[in-house]
Amino acid sequence: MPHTAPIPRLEIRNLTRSFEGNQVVKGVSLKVLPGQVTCLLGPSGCGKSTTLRMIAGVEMQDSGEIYVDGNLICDTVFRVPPERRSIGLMFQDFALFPHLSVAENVAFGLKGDKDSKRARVEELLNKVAMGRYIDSYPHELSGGEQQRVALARALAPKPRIMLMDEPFSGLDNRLRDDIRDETLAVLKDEDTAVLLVTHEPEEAMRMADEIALMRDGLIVQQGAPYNIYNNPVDKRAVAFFSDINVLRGTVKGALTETPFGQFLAPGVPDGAEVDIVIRPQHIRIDFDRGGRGPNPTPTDGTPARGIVERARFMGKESLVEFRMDYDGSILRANVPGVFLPKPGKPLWLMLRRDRCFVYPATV
Ligand SMILES: Nc1ncnc2c1ncn2[C@@H]1O[C@H](COP(=O)(O)OP(=O)(O)OP(=O)(O)O)[C@@H](O)[C@H]1O
Repeated sequence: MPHTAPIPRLEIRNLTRSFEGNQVVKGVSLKVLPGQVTCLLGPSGCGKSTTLRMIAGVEMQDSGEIYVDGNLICDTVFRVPPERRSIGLMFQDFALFPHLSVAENVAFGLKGDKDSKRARVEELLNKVAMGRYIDSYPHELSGGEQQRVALARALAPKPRIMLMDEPFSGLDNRLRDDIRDETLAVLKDEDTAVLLVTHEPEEAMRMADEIALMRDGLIVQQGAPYNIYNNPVDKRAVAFFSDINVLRGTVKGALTETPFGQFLAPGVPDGAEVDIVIRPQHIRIDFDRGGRGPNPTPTDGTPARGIVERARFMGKESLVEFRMDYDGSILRANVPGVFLPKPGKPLWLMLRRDRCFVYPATV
């Protein structure tokens, strides 16, 4: 039997869009599979919302195509209107109608007879744990409750796809985590494919089956959160998810020498510079033994000495800054729990070699 890939619930091919001669979406292609949550993740202004608005049909692309379940819904000559795309929308500022009750808000986009509409409204309000507010009005609800009703309203017509643009950013932290998790459960239960726009890596890691990392109008990397985090495409992709330390080295014979030992730089020509990038949580710390450090190991390489500049307790972890003996530069290490060495104390640092990334040097 030949293996056939599932038809994507949503597919966009080479979407572009310019505003006043400035191209903000530069050829974005993406697939969202049935039952999946895909996050379009990137810094402010990289073109995420514009991409979402083109899929919703409220913005027209300059070129490229959009497909739902394999059927073309929009290219530059053909265009299904937004209300017939089977796409639900949930935006941060997508307010409920203030003069309508919760039930009327959720029923707003529904077709059919009164009884079937009421049944669907009740089903959804129960799913989002808002059943007992069915006759309330939006101003009687908290922000989180309003968000739940907005989700029920967006899901009422059973959209094939849900587009969400920073839908949780108006909520405070603790509430946001709960609402995110509940929302995800309801969306999975309704079998709605989701494309969620966010600039927050934690939100994407928490919500996504698949992350599409966007930058300057292009998707630079796409994959499962684990892969994006552990095999970032470049230095900026590492830095988008966490603080980073960078060591620069020059390549000779596909190797670069650093104070922490040699690193492989396959395919990089002699004389070229590379950046060795490591996250603060992947630095190991060891004690000074009368001016000497621990022995080198294959997993952690060679130790290098640094002097504690400052140490701060951050809650789950401690952040320690070192001024390195070898060139006076600063390296930052995260240590789980409480570790607050005094400024001026010499300690030895090692880099977990399996967690170091080597990239051609960039500014
Ligand atoms: N209607 C418009 N007219 C002119 N410029 C626009 C328009 N819509 C968006 N832009 C510009 O396009 C660029 C991308 O905007 P977009 O909202 O898509 O980015 P984003 O990644 O969603 O950022 P944010 O998270 O800040 O909304 C920005 O520079 C923005 O100013």
